[in-house]
Amino acid sequence: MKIGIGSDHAGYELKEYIKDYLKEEGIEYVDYGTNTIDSVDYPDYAKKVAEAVATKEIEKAIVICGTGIGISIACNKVKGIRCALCSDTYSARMSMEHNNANILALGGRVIGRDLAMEIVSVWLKSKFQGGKHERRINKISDIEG
Ligand SMILES: O=C(CO)[C@H](O)[C@H](O)[C@H](O)COP(=O)(O)O
Repeated sequence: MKIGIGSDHAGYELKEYIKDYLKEEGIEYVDYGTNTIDSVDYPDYAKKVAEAVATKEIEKAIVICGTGIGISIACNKVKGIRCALCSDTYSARMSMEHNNANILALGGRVIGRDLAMEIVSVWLKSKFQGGKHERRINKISDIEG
């Protein structure tokens, strides 16, 4: 599994922390930036990461901004992307089991490191259940046109 990771300045520190976890777990990742705490615009990083998922350069991704809201809204503008902003482990599991979310968004200024790591771990381990959920996500695709 190869995953992508990206953030703005407000998510940079959590991004680096999550990278350490991915390394420990032996999960291959591609870092789409940003690479400092200098102020940047989250849509630029959302676009890079979401397009990499949409074109299958990577299988899934994690994006982080201050709240996770801006970067998730931006990711969801890219066709084929189902980006879920999660602040708890139940939502993280459901976002994969029911929604087959291909991007997880986190708020670096909202949740602490330990909770973030639990959310990432649960999300990566969860599996899409298919069945009626497949029908529903196909209807999301229909809305995209
Ligand atoms: O888009 C956001 C709000 O939904 C993100 O939290 C951004 O990281 C935030 O707006 C950045 O704010 P800053 O004042 O430029 O640090």
